Amino acid sequence: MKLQFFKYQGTGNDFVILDNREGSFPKSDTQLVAKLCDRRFGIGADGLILLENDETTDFKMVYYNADGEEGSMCGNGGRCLVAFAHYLGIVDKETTFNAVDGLHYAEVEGDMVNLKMVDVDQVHEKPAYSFLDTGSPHHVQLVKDLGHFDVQKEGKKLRYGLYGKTGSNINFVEQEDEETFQVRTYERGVEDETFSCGTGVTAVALAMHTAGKTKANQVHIHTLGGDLAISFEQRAGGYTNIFLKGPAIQVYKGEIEC
Ligand SMILES: N[C@H](CCC[C@H](N)C(=O)O)C(=O)O
Repeated sequence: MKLQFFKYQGTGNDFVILDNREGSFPKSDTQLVAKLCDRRFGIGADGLILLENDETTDFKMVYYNADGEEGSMCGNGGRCLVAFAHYLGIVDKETTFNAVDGLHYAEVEGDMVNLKMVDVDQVHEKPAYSFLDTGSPHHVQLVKDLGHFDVQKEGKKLRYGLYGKTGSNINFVEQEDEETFQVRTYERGVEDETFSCGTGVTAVALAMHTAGKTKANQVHIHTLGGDLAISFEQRAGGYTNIFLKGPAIQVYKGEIEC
């Protein structure tokens, strides 16, 4: 079988994207997805995304982690898929699409995609960390000297130790100023540090706001792969109108025999 694929990246979080509007991709072939995402034996990516037809919106997003299992929401992947839909001519400057966590609205402006995330109803605050769901589960923890922090080792420990089999994505944070933070993320399903995580930095912005570390309603985040901006409104117990904005870039397209 020959597969036409596209490679995208959003602040260094990279994805194989396939146009599956005709429905020919073998969706339950976990090994195939894992192989396509493998950096030595395949194309190489943090995840794989299918663009599919949807009955009520412009398109449907189906997201798999690099391990081949279907994941929860992926913010950077969602932004890349919007850029892909724009490239295909399915959407113009604005779109609404369906993903695993529900409806998403997004705007395209050149290389930038501004993606509306699901509302967050609860931020669980513990003395040493916060936990919240921004479409995917996220642990958010402030650390010192993030540049030298062992994200892989500490992330793995928490991902399995604190959250068991289901696990969580683990974000380590250092504050730069009133509205700017640096973030490094250990991603569940990749089981490694990635260069950026969209739902992760969204979780960081909201957790830092809840903890009183920032009063800003727009927070800037530096990741290993680039900069993202998160804007939001607070409402009783949670947050609404949450937007994640940053670049979403097509890297190349190709064909693979599999
Ligand atoms: N990289 C993604 C998160 C993927 C979530 C996935 N690792 C899971 O928990 O299933 C993002 O930009 O939001």
